[in-house]
Amino acid sequence: MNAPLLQARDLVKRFPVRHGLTRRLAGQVRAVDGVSVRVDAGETLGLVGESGCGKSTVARLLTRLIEPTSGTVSVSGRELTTLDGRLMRPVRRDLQMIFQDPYSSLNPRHTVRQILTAPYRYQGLTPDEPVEELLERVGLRPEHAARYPHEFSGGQAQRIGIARALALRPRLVVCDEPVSALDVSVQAQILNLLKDLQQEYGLAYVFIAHDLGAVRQISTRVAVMYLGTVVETADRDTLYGRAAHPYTHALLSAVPLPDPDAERARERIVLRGDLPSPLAPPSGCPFRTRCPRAADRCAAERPLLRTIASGHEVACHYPEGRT
Ligand SMILES: Nc1ncnc2c1ncn2[C@@H]1O[C@H](COP(=O)(O)OP(=O)(O)OP(=O)(O)O)[C@@H](O)[C@H]1O
Repeated sequence: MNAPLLQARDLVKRFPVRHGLTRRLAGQVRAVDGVSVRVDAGETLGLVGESGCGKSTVARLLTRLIEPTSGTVSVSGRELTTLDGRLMRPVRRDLQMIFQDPYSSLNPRHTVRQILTAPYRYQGLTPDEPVEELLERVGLRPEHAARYPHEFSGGQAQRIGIARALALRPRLVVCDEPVSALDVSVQAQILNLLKDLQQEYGLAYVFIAHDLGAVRQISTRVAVMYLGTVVETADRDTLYGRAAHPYTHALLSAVPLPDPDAERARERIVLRGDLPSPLAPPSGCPFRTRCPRAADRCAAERPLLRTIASGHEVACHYPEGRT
């Protein structure tokens, strides 16, 4: 079998937390606490979880914007930590990122032309496609090349972010909540654009979102994160039809249903309490303090991700539908 396009194993990222004038080390935030994910060529892995669970940190680790505390990332079977700067360059071309806030991720003093040619300059390459063509591919007009980011709406600015990510013809684009900051009407347009570009270029995506609604339309597989760990992963239909982790059930119960009667009749699972601090996560299962099914074992023993059906993994001692 071919190596997956991207494979992350046991990624851990801790950030030191310092206090006071002396910058005394007060502890460590376990932002990512042992995440393993695989992405195959041409597919979309949805990565979902509430704010603060470590999604953006995973995105930055996968694209090597930050270094992991431990763990590995391989692209087409080549482990990135073993590559020196020269060999990293072509890998960087293959891995690009789209950010949540299109304005803050675009240099306000640069024209769109400068923004879209910057990736080539970093790589020491000359553009192989005119900026005007790249703009047309993302639904903008050639004359937009001379304008500055503030002259665009949020949706248009995100199209520029997408064009920049595509300029070097990557194989994988990590999209970190690319539609969360946009109006609902614009969100669907951007999702459709991402889907069209995926077809056209044979791209793979890691698509990050905080709810399961947006991810459903675009993902082939979904991984659900909670407090720095992946608690469930399955292909899309299995996840939406036969979720096994109580946290996934809670997230699913918050996705609005298109049928108003079904929407009124369905039961919403309201999780008690807040997300625990990643400075001091609970013992055992990280979800147990909010879990309706928690038992003594859950405080004593951390459940590891295990396969319960082909392609369906869950980290829970008492998964739904199996007790
Ligand atoms: N540079 C940093 N220094 C210290 N703590 C950090 C740093 N970056 C992230 N964290 C902490 O790590 C945890 C995970 O953050 P992260 O941004 O990855 O979560 P997220 O799921 O993407 O949240 P959001 O959806 O709000 O962006 C949070 O508790 C956050 O405060």
